[in-house]
Amino acid sequence: MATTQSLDPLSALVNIISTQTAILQTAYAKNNTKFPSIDDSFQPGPLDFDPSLTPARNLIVAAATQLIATVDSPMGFVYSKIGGLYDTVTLGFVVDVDIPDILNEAGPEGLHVDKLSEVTGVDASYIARVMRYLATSHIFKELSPDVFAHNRLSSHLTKAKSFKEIKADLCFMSCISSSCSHVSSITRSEELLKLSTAFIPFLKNSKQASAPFNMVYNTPEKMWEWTEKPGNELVSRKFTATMQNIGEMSPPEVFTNGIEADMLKSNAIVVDVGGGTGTAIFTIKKAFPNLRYIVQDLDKQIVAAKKFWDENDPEAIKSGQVQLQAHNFLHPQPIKGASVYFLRMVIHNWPDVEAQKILSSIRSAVDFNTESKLVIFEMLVKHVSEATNDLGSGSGEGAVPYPLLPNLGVAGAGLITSLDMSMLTMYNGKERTLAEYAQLGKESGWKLVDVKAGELAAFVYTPM
Ligand SMILES: C[S@@+](CC[C@H](N)C(=O)[O-])C[C@H]1O[C@@H](n2cnc3c(N)ncnc32)[C@H](O)[C@@H]1O
Repeated sequence: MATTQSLDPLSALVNIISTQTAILQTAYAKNNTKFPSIDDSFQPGPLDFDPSLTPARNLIVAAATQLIATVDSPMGFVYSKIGGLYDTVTLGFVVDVDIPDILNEAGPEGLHVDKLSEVTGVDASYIARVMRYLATSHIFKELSPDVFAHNRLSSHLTKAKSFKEIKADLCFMSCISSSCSHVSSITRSEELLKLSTAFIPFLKNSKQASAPFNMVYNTPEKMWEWTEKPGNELVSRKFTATMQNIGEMSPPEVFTNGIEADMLKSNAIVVDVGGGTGTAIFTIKKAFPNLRYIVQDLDKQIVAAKKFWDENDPEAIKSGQVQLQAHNFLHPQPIKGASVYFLRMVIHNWPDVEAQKILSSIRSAVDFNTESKLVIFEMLVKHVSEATNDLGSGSGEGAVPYPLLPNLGVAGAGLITSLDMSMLTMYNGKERTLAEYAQLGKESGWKLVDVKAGELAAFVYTPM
C-alpha cells in the first residue's frame, strides 16, 4: 500500500480503497464465497463478522467517506448532512408501520406501494416517497416503479416477530430482540429527535435547565426519575430495550477481562452499580460461577431485574449468589469493601459534578486495607487529531495511513461522537477522553491504573 505523502490526497485515497478491497476479495475467494451483494437480503456468512477483516472494512469506509467529502461540491456535501434528520424520520416511519416486516413476508418479488398502503392504512403516495428517499440511500431497493423489496441493509430493520404476531401483541418489548437492535435504536433516535428541538437553546444558555430533555418535557427531574413516573412507560421501555440490545453486543470477555475475574478469590463480591436488569452480571456469572454478585439500581429497574432473573436464572436469586438491591448511587454505597465495583455505560449519563459524586460514594465504601477496585466500562473518545494505532475491533493493527483523519473519521469515531451528542441531549452527560477519565478518578479518590482497549473499554481504578 502506498502510504507515503508523495501521492496527492485523491490518489492516496483511491489507493487505500483499491488495496483494501483486494484484501477483502482475496479473503472471500479463499473461503470460496462471493462478496455479498447489496441487493440480497442479509444472510450472515462466516466472514461477515471476521475481526481480521475489520481493519480493511474500516479503511475502505474511512477512505470512501473522505473521498466523497473531497470531491463533492462543498454545498452538496453540507446539504446532504443538513438533510440528515430525514434519515431518522423516514426510518422511524417505516419501522413504526412495520413495512420491513411486511416486505419480509413478501419475499424477493417485493410489493407495490398500493399493497403496502392497503396493509398499513397509509396513503400510497406518502409510502412511495419515503421508500424512494431510503432506496436512494441504499436502504431498500425499488425493483420497478413503486415496487419495493428488501436489500442487504433494509433487511436489518425487520423485527424479531412475524407481522401477524406484531399486530396481535401490543407489548413493544416483545417485538424487540438482539436480532433487530437497529429497530430499538431507531425508536430511541425518534425520541432524541424530539429532544433535539431544545439542543441549540440549551447550548446557548445551559443554565436554564439540566439538559435539553428537561426543556422539552418541562420537568426538573432527571430522565431516570421521569421515566419511572406513570404515563412514561413507553419511553422507559424503549430505553430499556436499547440497553439490553447494546448489552448483548459486547463479547463476555470484555467484562470478565475488564474486572480480571480470574484473579478474584472464590466468593469475592462483585457489585454492578446502576446495573439495570443485571445483564452484565448474567454474562460474567456464566463464566465465573464461583463469585458472588450484587446488582444495584433504582426501585423500578430492580423490579424489572427481578423479572429478568426469575425468567433466566431463578436459582441464582434463591441461593443468594446474585442479590438485587435498590440503591440510589448518589447516596453512600451500602456494600463495604467489595472486591470489584463496576459501572457499565452509566458514567456517560452524567455531567462531571454528578459523575464525581457517584464515584466518590463508592470510594467512601472502600479503605486501603481492602483490595477493592473500580472498573468503568465506557467507550473512549479520541481527538480527531489523535493518532490511533488500532484500525478496529481491538485489532491493534497498523497505523492510520495518509491522508485519512487520524481517528479514522466516521469509521473509527462516528458512533462514539454521535453517542456523545445523545448523552448531551438526554442528560447533559458526555463521552470522555482518556485525560477526562483520569481526572474524574483523581477528583473522587481513584487512580486510573489500567485501560483495556476495545469498542467498550474498561477503565480500571484503585483507591488513592
Ligand atoms: C444506561 S443504563 C445502564 C444500565 C446497565 N449498567 C447496563 O449496562 O445495561 C443506566 C442505569 O443507571 C440507572 N440509574 C440512573 N440513576 C440512578 C441512580 N440515581 N441510582 C442508581 N441507578 C441509577 C438507570 O436506572 C439505568 O439502569
